[in-house]
Amino acid sequence: MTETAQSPAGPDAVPVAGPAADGATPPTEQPLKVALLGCGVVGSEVARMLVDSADDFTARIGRPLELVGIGVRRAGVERPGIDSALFTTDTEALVRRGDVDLVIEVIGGIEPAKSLILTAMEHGASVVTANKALLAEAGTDLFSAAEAAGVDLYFEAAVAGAIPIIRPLRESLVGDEITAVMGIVNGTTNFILDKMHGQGTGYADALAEAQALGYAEADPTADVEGFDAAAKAAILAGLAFHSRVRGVEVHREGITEITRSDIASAKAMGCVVKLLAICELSGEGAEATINARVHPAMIPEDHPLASVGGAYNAVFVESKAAGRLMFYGPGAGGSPTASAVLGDLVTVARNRTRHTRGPGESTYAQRPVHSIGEVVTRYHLSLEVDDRAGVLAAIAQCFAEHEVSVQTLRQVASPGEDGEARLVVVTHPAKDAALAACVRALDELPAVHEVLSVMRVEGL
Ligand SMILES: NC(=O)c1ccc[n+]([C@@H]2O[C@H](COP(=O)([O-])OP(=O)(O)OC[C@H]3O[C@@H](n4cnc5c(N)ncnc54)[C@H](O)[C@@H]3O)[C@@H](O)[C@H]2O)c1
Ligand SMILES: N[C@@H](CCO)C(=O)O
Ligand code: NA
Repeated sequence: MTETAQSPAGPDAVPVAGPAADGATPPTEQPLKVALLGCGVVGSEVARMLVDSADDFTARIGRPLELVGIGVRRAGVERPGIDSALFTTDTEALVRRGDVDLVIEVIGGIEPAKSLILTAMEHGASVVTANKALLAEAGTDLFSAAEAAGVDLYFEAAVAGAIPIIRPLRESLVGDEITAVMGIVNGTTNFILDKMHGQGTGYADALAEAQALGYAEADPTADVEGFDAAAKAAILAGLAFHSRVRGVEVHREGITEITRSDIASAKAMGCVVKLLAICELSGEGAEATINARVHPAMIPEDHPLASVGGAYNAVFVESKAAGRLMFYGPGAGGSPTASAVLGDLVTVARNRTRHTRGPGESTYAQRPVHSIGEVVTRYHLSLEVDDRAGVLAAIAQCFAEHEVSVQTLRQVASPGEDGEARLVVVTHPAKDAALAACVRALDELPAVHEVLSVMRVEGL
């Protein structure tokens, strides 16, 4: 931690920069003015780190940063370690000042975040945001506004928190051809599934523990129903395949229906259940289309993503020249997310100091996103059926009629009534549409009491 110098910029500015660190060139230019929008979990950590590491930022950028205001919803609330003189509820005025160089948006949600970012850009500020929901819904509007205003838009924190994944896709791997991105990009759901697998906890108890530890929000819908992961998948697919992909185009299934029995079935197959975000190219060359989906899946215990425990995230990237790469680390939390935000802030500050800009949106390939019905995966099904002669044949016939090839079929002890049996079926790769039609037909067979679960199997 370093001491900060007095502000040269008047009462509404806090100096976040002091003299350059020993051995570094002292700054010769005026400070870059920074406005922070939002002072919650991420914003408060960003504000503290801006002050604590001010001298290092000055040395790394070659100019001091000066925090000139923090937009908040309620100004009267004390935030430890943050100068309350900076708080303003007039966020609109903050982004309209005209002298702000860099705006950090960590309010979240669509509005007012979107309008504030657009106004900030119109007034000449480069923007750093952690807002995956906004990028997945209106990324193109933001990129167009950044282009028109000649400013930067950076968003490393929007996907997988502290893990560098946006910059690798946008810059480091831009000379290669990415064919697939598969990841665990939601820490809350990974924590819940890990608890269910490791300690046999039921879904409701695991969720309550995630909430008690502060991973899951009071309203956990965005996490457990897969909306958060789908927004991240849209961002990853767009970057990987140089196309526009919106959150609503990503097929989404959450984890609320996962039962102890699903976890036990996965274990019996040597698998674990993970909520995966999968972005793949199907087909070759100009004809290739994008498949982007978020759903729970069984993956083998020796798959690199299987060992990602607790609230950690990991993203697996496959590209033609580099092969397979894996990025792993903390995907959430105030200080890890602030690390990504501040990495972006230093980068856009350097760009501004050198009168240059980082990359804009790359959507030249314009690949369409195809429907989930076309996606080919293996499936694990579990069925409660009559335990009598001829039932297996009827079920096998149903799979055959729908062109779904069965890899294994097991009968396991049924916890139900006498005369009932539980069947566990694993298929060869099949189209989602074919499998869905097969499941509907199975449901109508008199011998099938219930289709208990249907889950995709990946990475076999
Ligand atoms: N928390 C994480 O682990 C994490 C990780 C990666 C990305 N993100 C993203 O970072 C952003 C912020 O997340 P967070 O966890 O800090 O949320 P948060 O709810 O803790 O903080 C948001 C803050 O914005 C304030 N706010 C709301 N409306 C406002 C307005 N109109 N003007 C000014 N302030 C307003 C809220 O009062 C709150 O203090 C979101 O986009 C989120 O998706 C969060
Ligand atoms: N709620 C998210 C963190 C923000 O991206 C998670 O649980 O991973
Ligand atoms: Na990241």
